Amino acid sequence: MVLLALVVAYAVSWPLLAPAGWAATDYLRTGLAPSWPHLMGTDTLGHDTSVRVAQALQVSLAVAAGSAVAATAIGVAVGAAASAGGARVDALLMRLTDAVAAVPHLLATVVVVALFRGSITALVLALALTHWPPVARIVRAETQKVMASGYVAASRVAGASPSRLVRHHVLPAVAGQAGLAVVVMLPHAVWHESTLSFLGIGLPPEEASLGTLIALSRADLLLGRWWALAFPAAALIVVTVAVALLAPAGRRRGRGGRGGRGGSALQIHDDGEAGPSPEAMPSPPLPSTPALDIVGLTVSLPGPDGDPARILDDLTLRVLPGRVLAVVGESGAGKSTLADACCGLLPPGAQVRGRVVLRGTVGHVPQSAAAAFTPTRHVSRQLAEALAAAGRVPDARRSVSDSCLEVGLDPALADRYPHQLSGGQLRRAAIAAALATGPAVLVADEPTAGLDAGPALATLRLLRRLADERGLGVMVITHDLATLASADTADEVAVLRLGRLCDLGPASRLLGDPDSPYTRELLAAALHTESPGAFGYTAVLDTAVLDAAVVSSSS
Ligand SMILES: Nc1ncnc2c1ncn2[C@@H]1O[C@H](COP(=O)(O)OP(=O)(O)OP(=O)(O)O)[C@@H](O)[C@H]1O
Repeated sequence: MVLLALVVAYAVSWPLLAPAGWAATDYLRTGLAPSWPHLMGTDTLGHDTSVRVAQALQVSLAVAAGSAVAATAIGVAVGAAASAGGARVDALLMRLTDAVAAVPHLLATVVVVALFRGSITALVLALALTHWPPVARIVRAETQKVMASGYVAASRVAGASPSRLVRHHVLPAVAGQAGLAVVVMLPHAVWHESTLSFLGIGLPPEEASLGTLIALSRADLLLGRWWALAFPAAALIVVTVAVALLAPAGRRRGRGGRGGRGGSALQIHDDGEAGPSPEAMPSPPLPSTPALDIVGLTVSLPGPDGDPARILDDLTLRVLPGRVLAVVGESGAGKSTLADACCGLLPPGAQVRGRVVLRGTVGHVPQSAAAAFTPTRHVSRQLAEALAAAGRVPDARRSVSDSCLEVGLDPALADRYPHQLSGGQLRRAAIAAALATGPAVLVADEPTAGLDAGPALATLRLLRRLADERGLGVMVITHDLATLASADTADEVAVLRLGRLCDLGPASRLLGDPDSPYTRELLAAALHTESPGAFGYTAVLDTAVLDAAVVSSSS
């Protein structure tokens, strides 16, 4: 950075500070070797070389910066359009990108520049039009990665509009990459411009770019005037190194996306299919009316061979307000797919039959609580955004604090980055974010995953309390039957097997003395597991004491 600043300062100030006559033709001082006061000597027309090199640097840097920025702008536009425009637009733009990338840069630039000889604008455009494909590919990949991330999914469920997603998640992530692209392309563009000017098809000699000075030095070399080549060439190397040294800083800035996180809210659809509705706000559901009604839900996802594989098969379930439904089953049974279907988060290509009817909004606590938060911003900021998305911002600071307290998280901890919280604290923060929009239903996907017995029990009991106090309908997805049984917080349990509902009933029966042989087997396997948090251990713990311990340890 310092080196580049020195180069730019020299290029800009030296032509102004040097004696006025040094830039003019003077046949009395032609071809002077480096000496005092002409430290870089003079050229065949008597110009001082140090002034000519400074002027050349101005032109070369301007052309390089212009073409790097223009190429990056084209690349960002094409990459963003490809990832946002659907499969056809994507295919079309990516083929175009491949085609442009396949054309030899120098050849294409030579053709364009030859058509508009001596035009700086044509040179900038020629460089830009041949150098945008790598940027487009990077931006497309980055946009797709950000859009598929957990925190964008959470924001989408919270009702964030597409433009908000672009502003808060995509643009910050792409901005880093775009800045990096400009930095990486700058030295490349400097060399390209110099090459074209050296070949005599870039800038005219009077523009004094580094390329033209090097080209003009050929005649001087025959007369032994080495300085005519040495100083412009040295300037070219120094400016390349100075710009290249910027790249690591740019690369650091380009890493990782930024963005906010909404809580979770989906839609009020009294009539059928689930679909995002940002403005939807919860209306208190009638106790007898299910907050979440799943009717004949069948979901197929593309299998490894591309053919749809049935993941959920004709599932009918309901969650009443103030009730906790636990959905259990082996790994791969389809539990997370069910959670995603309820929250409108099924992946592209999913085929859905049946209905998911929400009478209110839905809050989603994802399986990985860390994935619910963008990693580069404080949790409190993201909670405030989730509250703002729901229009609950009279006093954002206090609302964030209240949200934390409601889930037993010390508000001071929210002023940390997500990675600075423990698993249990982050889970509580994720629940707070999911509650921010005032949902009628909370879908918690494996809320005890990765937690020790104490925090796991405390989390389940927190969900129970929310159901009781808020009248929330809660769907807890878990394969941790032991903790579920010992927590004694579920009203009903649904057992999934290979995407089908194989058992459903009151928790007391299903977790105590189930009729179904499969549920018995599942329960027996869970109770005899030797993993930490197994039933035999957690059953003897006093969960009220654990709750208190976890809340106080989070402070
Ligand atoms: N995006 C996807 N595309 C295709 N198949 C998928 C996709 N996500 C999950 N599946 C498949 O769907 C099935 C159910 O997966 P799901 O994650 O819903 O199970 P789960 O019961 O939640 O498992 P676990 O307890 O291990 O999280 C699995 O066979 C999985 O391979």
